Amino acid sequence: MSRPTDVVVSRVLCVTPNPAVDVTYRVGSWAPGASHRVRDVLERPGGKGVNVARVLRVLGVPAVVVAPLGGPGGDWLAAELRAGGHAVRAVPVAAATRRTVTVVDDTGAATAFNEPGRALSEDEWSAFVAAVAEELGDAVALVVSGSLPAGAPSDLLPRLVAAARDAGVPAVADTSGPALLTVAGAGPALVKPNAHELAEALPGDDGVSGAAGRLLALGAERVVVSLGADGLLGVDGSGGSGESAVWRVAGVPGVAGNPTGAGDATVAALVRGLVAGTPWPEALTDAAALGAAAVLAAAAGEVDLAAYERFLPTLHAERVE
Ligand SMILES: O=P(O)(O)OC[C@@]1(O)O[C@H](CO)[C@@H](O)[C@@H]1O
Repeated sequence: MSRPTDVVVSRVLCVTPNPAVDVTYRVGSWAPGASHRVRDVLERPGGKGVNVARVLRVLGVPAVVVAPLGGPGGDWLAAELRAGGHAVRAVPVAAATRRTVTVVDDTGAATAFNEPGRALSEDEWSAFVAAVAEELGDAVALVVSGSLPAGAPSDLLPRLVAAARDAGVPAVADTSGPALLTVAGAGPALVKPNAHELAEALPGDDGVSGAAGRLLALGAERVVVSLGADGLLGVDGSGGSGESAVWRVAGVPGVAGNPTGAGDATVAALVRGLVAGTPWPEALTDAAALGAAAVLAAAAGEVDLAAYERFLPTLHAERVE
């Protein structure tokens, strides 16, 4: 199988409207209502777009993180990313950057508590959109990933997708809630919800492929639904006579670890494939292999590259509808 690893690309813009200091607590076991001693604490720059940039860097694809950052956490996040060699366009804001806490126990179960993120002012959002528009001049793709903080303008993501279109740059979005529907309506090249996010945003009894088809009908050109241990589903409009085509890549059997950030690795692979013009079934397979390899890495934004190399030849995309 040909792989998109040798392709030289310019920068991918990894826009993170709601960045976070990701805190991972390792404990033996835990229970609600009890008090626990944390065995060790891991802090990483986080937020989904930040993780996408970190995975792209591991893959050798240049990326720049654009994020509103405030308070000591925001300063730390930018400094940490820069120390790791990442390009960062920080938009200074008054509100302190949020934290997320993931508790990982000895069974490997990961329980996440994501703070909502503090509100930004109207001027701060305008500065954020202007920064993205400016950085688009130098970009080959736009990725917008993660939740939006409370009070974010409802047209924020459509504005970013429209700015990307004006710059001739494909847009990929990974978000949840009502923002998933509004961003799909803006016509991005690809959206990547997970199955839970999809069911929450588009409840119904037409299954994962049916709900993904509704995101296509809203305007997304392609939809990839990550299914955790069960792999992923890719849907586009190439089925002929206006019908959608549904592809499935099964999960890698027996992969256990920390799934936080696996979806971000999947997005990183998909955007790399999009930029490189990788055929859709191969791009889906690549994304499933990298997502599974992320589960074996200690923290979100990291991947086990040796596992990725092992997994890739074992997977294939199958047309199921
Ligand atoms: O609250 P959101 O924006 O939906 O997700 C945030 C987050 O949980 O997602 C990443 C894993 O995908 C973590 O690094 C990060 O903090």
